[in-house]
Amino acid sequence: MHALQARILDPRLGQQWPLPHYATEGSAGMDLRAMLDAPLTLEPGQTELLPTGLAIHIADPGLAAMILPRSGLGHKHGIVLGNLVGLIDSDYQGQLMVSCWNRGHQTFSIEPGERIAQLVLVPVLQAKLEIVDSFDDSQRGAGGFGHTGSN
Ligand SMILES: O=c1ccn([C@H]2C[C@H](O)[C@@H](COP(=O)(O)OP(=O)(O)OP(=O)(O)O)O2)c(=O)[nH]1
Ligand SMILES: [Mg+2]
Repeated sequence: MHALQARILDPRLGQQWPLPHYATEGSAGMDLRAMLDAPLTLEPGQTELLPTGLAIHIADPGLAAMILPRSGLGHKHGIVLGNLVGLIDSDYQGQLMVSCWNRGHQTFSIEPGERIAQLVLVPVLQAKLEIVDSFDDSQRGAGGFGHTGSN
């Protein structure tokens, strides 16, 4: 298991609520919690940036973290991310923030400590652009956006 430096910025995390962790041996993500003082009502269409009480320093430019929606919240209640996906740079040391968007049609209340999103550590390959005049031929060429047909 990879070691990831983390700082607890809200003392309730790890005391009142468990630290982010993998729920099962095979889990890809660890859930992030909303460090709220009171329930937060999200009206349909409303977006709020919520603190997680946690900072991480990935340090290795060959890694990044992604914040992704939880499927249950997204599918059943329309609670997804205002930025669709959060990308955490390896040199970011600030608090992990979750942009919560109620894309549904019902008001939704987020409770203090509720698991609102998940954090996934992923490999990254940084590339240096090598500018060329033309590319070697490929089977697809510049075709895209449905170029291969619909079935
Ligand atoms: O859901 C998110 C997305 C980003 N971040 C933090 C970590 C990330 O490293 C930093 C910058 O994110 P990004 O590069 O996506 O945002 P930007 O709008 O390009 O800001 P910047 O100019 O600071 O790079 O913000 C979060 O805490 N949560
Ligand atoms: Mg950026």
